[in-house]
Parts: sequence; C-alpha cells; structure tokens
Amino acid sequence: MHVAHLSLTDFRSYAEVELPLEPGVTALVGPNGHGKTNLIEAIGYVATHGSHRVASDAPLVRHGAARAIVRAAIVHEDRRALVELEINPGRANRARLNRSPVPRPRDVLGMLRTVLFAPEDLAMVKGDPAERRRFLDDLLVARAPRFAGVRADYERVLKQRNALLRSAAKSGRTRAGALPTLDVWDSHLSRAGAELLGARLELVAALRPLVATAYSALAPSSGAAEFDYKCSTELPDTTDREVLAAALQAGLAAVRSNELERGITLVGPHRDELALRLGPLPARGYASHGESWSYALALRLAAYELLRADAGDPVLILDDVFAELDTQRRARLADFVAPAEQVLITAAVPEDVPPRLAGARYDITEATATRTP
Ligand SMILES: Nc1ncnc2c1ncn2[C@@H]1O[C@H](COP(=O)(O)OP(=O)(O)OP(=O)(O)O)[C@@H](O)[C@H]1O
Repeated sequence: MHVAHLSLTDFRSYAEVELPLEPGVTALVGPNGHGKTNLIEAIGYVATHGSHRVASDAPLVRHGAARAIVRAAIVHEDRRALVELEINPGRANRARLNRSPVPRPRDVLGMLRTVLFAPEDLAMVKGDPAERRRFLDDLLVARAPRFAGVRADYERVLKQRNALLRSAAKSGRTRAGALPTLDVWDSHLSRAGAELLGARLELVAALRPLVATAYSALAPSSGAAEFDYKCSTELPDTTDREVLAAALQAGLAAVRSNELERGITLVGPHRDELALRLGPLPARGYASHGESWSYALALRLAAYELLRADAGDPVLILDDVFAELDTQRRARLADFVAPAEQVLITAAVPEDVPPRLAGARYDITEATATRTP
C-alpha cells in the first residue's frame, strides 16, 4: 500500500499544499519548525483519525481557520481510493470516499494503514501504563477497524458507570438506591471489557515473538525483551469472551465497596498494564535511554510485521527518529524498513537519513514543499 498524493487545506501551518508521492523512500527535509511533521501527521490522521502528538483535533486546524481538510489518494494492490477527512473541532468530523460522503468517518478507517515511529514513542517504555494500553488498542483498530466501535463502547459504559459511582459516593447512598442500577452497569462493563481484554490478550501473544526478535536484532548485546499483560483482576488462562466477562464481573463484585467509597471503576481493561521487561528487570525505570529507544522501535517493528502479515505492507513513517539513534541502531533500523513498499522520513538535515534509505526528497521551508531532483 502507498499514498500517491496528499493534499491539505488549513491543516496545521499549511494553508494549501499538494504533495505527490511515490512508492519507495521519500525524505521530507527542512529546518526545525517548518512543517515536516505536520505533513506526516496528516497522513497518520487519515489512517487513525487521531494525531500522534495531540489528543484533540483543535490544534490540527490552521490558526484562524474554522476547519481543516486532509485528502489522500491511496493505492492498494492496484486499486486507487481517495479518502477525504474534514476536521471540524467542536462539531462532527466528516469523511468522503471517492468523493461520496460516508455515514460516519469511522467507515473509512482501514483504507490507509500506517506504522509511525516518532520521538513520542519513548513514552511507550518510559511513560504511564495508559501509553502501552494505547499502543495495544491502536494496533487492534489498525488490524480490524471494527475495534474502534468496541473501544468506544467500553469507554462510554465506563464513563456512565463512573458517573453513577461518583453520585452514589457523593450522596452517601452506597447501599440501597445505587446498587440495582450498578448491577446492570457491571454486566455492561464486563461484556464490553471482555471483548477488549480478549483481543488484547490475543494481540500480546502474537506480538511476543516479534518484539523479542526485533529487539535482539536492534540491541544484540542487551537482555531479552519480554512482557506480561497484567490484568486489574485475577483471570483464568483463556481468551474465551464469556469466561473473561464472568471474571471481570467477579472482579467488580470483589472491589465494590472500595469503588463506592472512591467513586471510580477499579477493575477493567482501563486499569490494566502491559509490563515490559528487559531480562529480569522492568523496562520502565531501569532501561537506559538507548535500550528504551530500542524497545520502542521493537514494538513498532512488531506492529509493522503483524499488519504486513494481515494485508500487505502498511506505509512506514519515521518522524525524526534517526537523529535520536546511534550509528549501529540507525543502520539496523534502516535495514528493517528499507524493503517496505513506502517509507516516509522526516529529517532536519539530509545527513540524518541513512544512505541505505536514499530516495526521493522534498525540501520543506515555511510550510511549502519543493521536490528536489
Ligand atoms: N494549528 C496551527 N496553525 C498554524 N501553525 C501551526 C499550527 N500547529 C502548528 N503550527 C506551526 O507548525 C510549525 C511546526 O511544524 P512541524 O511540527 O511540522 O515542524 P518540523 O518541521 O517537524 O520541526 P522539527 O524539526 O522541529 O520537528 C510550528 O511553527 C507551529 O507554530
């Protein structure tokens, strides 16, 4: 799969830009703050309907404009599709496929699949459990877009259950009134949670050998990269959704009085952790900066392998990563990504792009893109 054309209107620093692209490697090169990352962020947005840098859409719209438009022509196995997303902060976003509106933007998820490597990835290793949960859930959605619905259902149920717990905690009605309604929400949360949890457990099992292999290739002299999925309640060793739902429900029952006191849901996939280890030690708090980078790269490379096995090459995007790596890791990462159908790289100076990845180049200055022959 590759992006053949990107066109932006009022996205970040770009009033208008047209960017024809080809398969193979394309480097976007230019000084800091001139708009390189904005371009690849737009491509990432087409794939995920989110940004790797910000949690809300508002910063994506050019200052002073009311909405942004991102259009991408995507070629997959000789078929070309035009995906258009209109970003309307504070209102519903809209999407068009081949110029026809679709009922919900979610309907065009999956048209473009990307794997994006960025300096922010270090947070997957060094940051809060939420960063690792997001890695898993984003990958689930990238592999099967229907998971966007599963995730949204779980978040909606969780929000409603938390609101009920908060109001019960506030009013002191922790025994009689709140309880029958809470039983209903326990059951909703357990069912929605089991869908998400089961899928995460299957994903973790699929990632395990891929991450280990990628890590040992990137950092051969360091310990083995391993991880465990730590659930917020005791689980039987299964991914059967019915059994998981029953386990979650039992877990909720066990912490109910604590939940009623604190006014929050204490059991469920939103409290789980993907505990990363390097050899016998936890990666978080123990791994060196270089080891953390290798771990983050290994997670992304494993995601790339899985997506590629599902439905062919996703587009690889490397935002400013080579400047962060030592010579050895640069060369190893370049070897991994070079065979991909399309690789997009941002770099402040051409020397930051490894020679193995020589290809097309755009110079980016003051939010204009000029093709360099
Ligand atoms: N919503 C917006 N409206 C207008 N300008 C914006 C908006 N969001 C970001 N910018 C501008 O875009 C520029 C940053 O662009 P970008 O992050 O693409 O830089 P970059 O070329 O990747 O830089 P670096 O090499 O430092 O990572 C900044 O000057 C910022 O002020």
